[in-house]
Amino acid sequence: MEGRAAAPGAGTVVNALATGRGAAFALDLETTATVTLDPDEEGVAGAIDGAPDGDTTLIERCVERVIDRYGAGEGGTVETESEVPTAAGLKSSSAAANAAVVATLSALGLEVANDPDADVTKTEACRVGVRAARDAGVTVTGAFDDASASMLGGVTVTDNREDDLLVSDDPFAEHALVWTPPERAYSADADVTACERVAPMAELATQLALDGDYARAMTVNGLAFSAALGFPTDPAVEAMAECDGVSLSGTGPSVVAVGNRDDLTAVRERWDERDGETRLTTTRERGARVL
Ligand SMILES: Nc1ncnc2c1ncn2[C@@H]1O[C@H](COP(=O)(O)OP(=O)(O)OP(=O)(O)O)[C@@H](O)[C@H]1O
Ligand SMILES: O=C(O)C1=C[C@@H](O)[C@@H](O)[C@H](O)C1
Repeated sequence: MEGRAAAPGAGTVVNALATGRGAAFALDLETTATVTLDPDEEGVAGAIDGAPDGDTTLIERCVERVIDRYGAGEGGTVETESEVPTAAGLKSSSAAANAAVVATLSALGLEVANDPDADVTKTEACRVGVRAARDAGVTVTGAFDDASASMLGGVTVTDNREDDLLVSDDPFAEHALVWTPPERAYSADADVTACERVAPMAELATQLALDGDYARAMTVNGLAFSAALGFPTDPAVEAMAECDGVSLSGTGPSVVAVGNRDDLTAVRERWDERDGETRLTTTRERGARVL
């Protein structure tokens, strides 16, 4: 029994660490998971391609949780390959969890679709990965905002306190520019108290997102959370006049801008002078998929 699936990373519209409500949008950077199941095996062994010492707890918990709920006690293996840098604010954990959950469901012969008549709906599959992320301790709120954007594609607004999907919408921009500095920031280590101090600005950004003004929501969010978490605001200031929206993504350190491709190309020349990597990519309408 084998299943393969891919899920995209995402960028932040609103960080949920201040209020529990958040919003995110899918980016065209993917993680792929391959799962093999055997009724005679016990336990699940994980591996991350290119990271022999990487922490595999999250993807193992995803497979175990799917088997507990939909399987018959199978054991097996799960391996990921990823274009999404880990702990960079681009939702590597959500992409890995969704890919592992969908690949396991596929190995069990179950159809996952954004359709109430499917064996498992995408939203329910996403909630399994969020529970696994809480088990693995890689998240503060469960990050249902990031996970739902990765699973469903487009942009989502959620209440992570209830794993409630408030809005699921088409992408609000076609092109995205991503700057990823060399350092890493694990979400589980983020200063939640500092984030809670910018709750009034997070509320404003959430209201803008609920009104469909996702790009301005991003910019308000980015200024507030860069200040709260101690990341520089100058990459956003350098981009603001030319792009539709720009924000610190997740708990950083990446910064993501959306807008017109020519304008983002001009911003890229400035961001290229910084340490780290810049990527000009696109947003994604399609979320997780079976391969
Ligand atoms: N390709 C992968 N395969 C398996 N596990 C992964 C993979 N990528 C990330 N993870 C897990 O997710 C953890 C990183 O989660 P974290 O939330 O800190 O990063 P992120 O999701 O990239 O950041 P953010 O939530 O700010 O966007 C890793 O320590 C690992 O446990
Ligand atoms: O760990 C978490 O709960 C989160 C981490 C970041 O990606 C945030 O952007 C997200 O809203 C919530």
